[in-house]
Amino acid sequence: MHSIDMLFAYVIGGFGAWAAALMMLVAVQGDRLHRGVLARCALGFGVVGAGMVLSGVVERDARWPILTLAMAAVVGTLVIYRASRQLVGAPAVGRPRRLSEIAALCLALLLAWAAGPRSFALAFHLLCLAVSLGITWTVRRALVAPRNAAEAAMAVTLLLYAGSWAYALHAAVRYHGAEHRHLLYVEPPWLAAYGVMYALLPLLVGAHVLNLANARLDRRLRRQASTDELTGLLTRRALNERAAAWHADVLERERQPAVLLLDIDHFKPINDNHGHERGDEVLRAVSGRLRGTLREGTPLARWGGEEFLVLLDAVSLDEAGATAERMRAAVGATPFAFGDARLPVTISIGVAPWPAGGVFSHAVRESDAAMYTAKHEGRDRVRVAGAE
Ligand SMILES: Nc1nc2c(ncn2[C@@H]2O[C@H](COP(=O)(O)OP(=O)(O)OP(=O)(O)O)[C@@H](O)[C@H]2O)c(=O)[nH]1
Repeated sequence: MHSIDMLFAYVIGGFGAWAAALMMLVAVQGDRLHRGVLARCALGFGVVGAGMVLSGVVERDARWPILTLAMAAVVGTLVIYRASRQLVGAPAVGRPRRLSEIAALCLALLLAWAAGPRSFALAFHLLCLAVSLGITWTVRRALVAPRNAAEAAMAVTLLLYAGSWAYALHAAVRYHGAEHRHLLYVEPPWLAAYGVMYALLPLLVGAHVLNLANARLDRRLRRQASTDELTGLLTRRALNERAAAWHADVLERERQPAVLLLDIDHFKPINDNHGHERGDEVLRAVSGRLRGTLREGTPLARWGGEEFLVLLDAVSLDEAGATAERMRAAVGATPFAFGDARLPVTISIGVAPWPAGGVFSHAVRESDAAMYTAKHEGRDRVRVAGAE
């Protein structure tokens, strides 16, 4: 959930639900409540809720989710505030003033955004703190004796945020006087229904928002666990997990499952002479060439530092050997170009069958032994286990 913690998500997840509960009241209260005004309030809450959901779904870097939420909070709150002003009969805020307020807020957020994710999160949280203090002060004052329509409208907005429509109306009525007191009356069954929705919907929506966030986190963790960060190939763990199902499928299609273990020759000198970063580039480039020789979907993993493992589905062990030969040639035939430098790289490959009833780790050990034979025989070659 990035810098937005779970509890925050949970509480904000309730806003949309509170708006829904409020709309239900509007629907049954008819023109006793100002439909247009409350519809606008619901729209404002909808914007804030959508921002919240989006901030949970969008994932690009740490600043996007919080910016989405901040913008939605600003726009949504402005919509609600305007509606609240209408509710208490205050004249609409002039466009230039409103625009300059929005611009100042956006500018502050953009400056914090430009300074980096941490300062942005800090700025946003400070903003939230300031708003909380403002809420406490304005509501206290407006409930006791609002000085003007704007203050009453602010109290209504803030109380709506707290989900308490009755108190919001109370604040409105205090400003308007006794002739609006009937607004506070709601038929008891609807009040009970409102209470139930008020209590349950935030739970449901909040749980949904949390589920969305958790599902995304789960997907990201799975992706990270199964993809090697440097090369984009499968990780050893991911290949181990897939091996048994792959084996059963290949045998069912009456093909020969084979295991290929590939190791880059003299990789240490590449690191030592050209630096670790160049070594990483070589690993990526070799991975790309290996991938290019294989059919889409053939499991290819980074098995260790400069070792790769392929699960090959072939007609025979000879054909698996021929594929290994193509992979060796694909890597060794042309030197890798890095700027002006040309770096020849070769690989040694061991091939072993993985027969029906055989154990994966045994096939891997056999291909490993065959690969070491290839190394001892001078490298840049393919050796098939059991072949002379
Ligand atoms: N750049 C880079 N180097 C790595 C990485 N993982 C392992 N290595 C290096 O790979 C080298 C492997 O060296 P050795 O196992 O001695 O083998 P070699 O030099 O390739 O020699 P042979 O395998 O015998 O041909 C070590 O120097 C490791 O530090 C990596 O992710 N990036």
